[in-house]
Amino acid sequence: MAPKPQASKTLLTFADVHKRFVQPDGSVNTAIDGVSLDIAEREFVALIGPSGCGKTTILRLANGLIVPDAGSIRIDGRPPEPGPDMGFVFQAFRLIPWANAQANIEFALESLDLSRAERAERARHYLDLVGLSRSAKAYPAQLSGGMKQRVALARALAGEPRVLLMDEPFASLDAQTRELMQGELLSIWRRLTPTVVFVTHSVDEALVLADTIVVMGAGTVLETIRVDLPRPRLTVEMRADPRFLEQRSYLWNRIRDLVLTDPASEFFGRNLNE
Ligand SMILES: Nc1ncnc2c1ncn2[C@@H]1O[C@H](COP(=O)(O)OP(=O)(O)OP(=O)(O)O)[C@@H](O)[C@H]1O
Repeated sequence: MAPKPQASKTLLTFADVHKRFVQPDGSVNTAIDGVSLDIAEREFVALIGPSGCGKTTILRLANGLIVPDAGSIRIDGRPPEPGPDMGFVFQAFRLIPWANAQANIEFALESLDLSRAERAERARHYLDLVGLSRSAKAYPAQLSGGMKQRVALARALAGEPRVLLMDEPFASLDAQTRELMQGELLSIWRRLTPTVVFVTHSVDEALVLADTIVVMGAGTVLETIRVDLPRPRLTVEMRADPRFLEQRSYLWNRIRDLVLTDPASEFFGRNLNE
């Protein structure tokens, strides 16, 4: 695999970060065990790895929801704090059920120094950006899964964050909607240029979206892979491109081996070729 080239200015840094959790039975679980990462401004990074390897914990550390036990995390040289500079998009949409799409976004902007009219205008703008201006008055229960996820994306973007943290945001969507959302996200990323850290279990998703794929295992970074495939990548031709197929098969095998050799995995020790 090609080494990661010198990127532009580093925005988000993890330096030898450790994070442990005490479980209800008193045992200690090391979720993050010495992670160092440098993420450049405007870079699109995908985190991939077996279940429980620490991907979500990395996102929660990155936006300051939790703090490391050791090591340091810096965004532009300062410790992270939850706030509008950080957009967070979850797999579960987490919309307020009794508020319509417009109001869901406006609520998220309340901590900003904006007038009511400016909040409303901003919410309209971002709903429009994700193609939902006609659904501004719809309540979450009246929206499809893809539409709800777009409201959640608009809500995260409306704070105009420098860093967009996304935790398997498209995992619950059907294949077509997922691909449309991937295209939507890439076009927004090109226009607004946030730094994106995107957790996924899908090798294909990581390859079509990311500049860099970070492979994690058991709370550590195992490998950082530069994706040098040309963009746009959401094309039929790309899926047949030998370079795409080579990286796909490399990553697929890497992650399958991690799952089969992880004693904590349900699939530990299985021979999938039988
Ligand atoms: N609040 C918590 N309390 C106790 N243990 C936790 C907590 N949060 C995470 N963990 C543990 O830390 C480890 C890493 O969890 P994390 O959610 O970061 O993994 P993940 O790679 O995102 O998993 P998945 O792919 O299944 O979402 C797991 O063993 C998990 O049980």
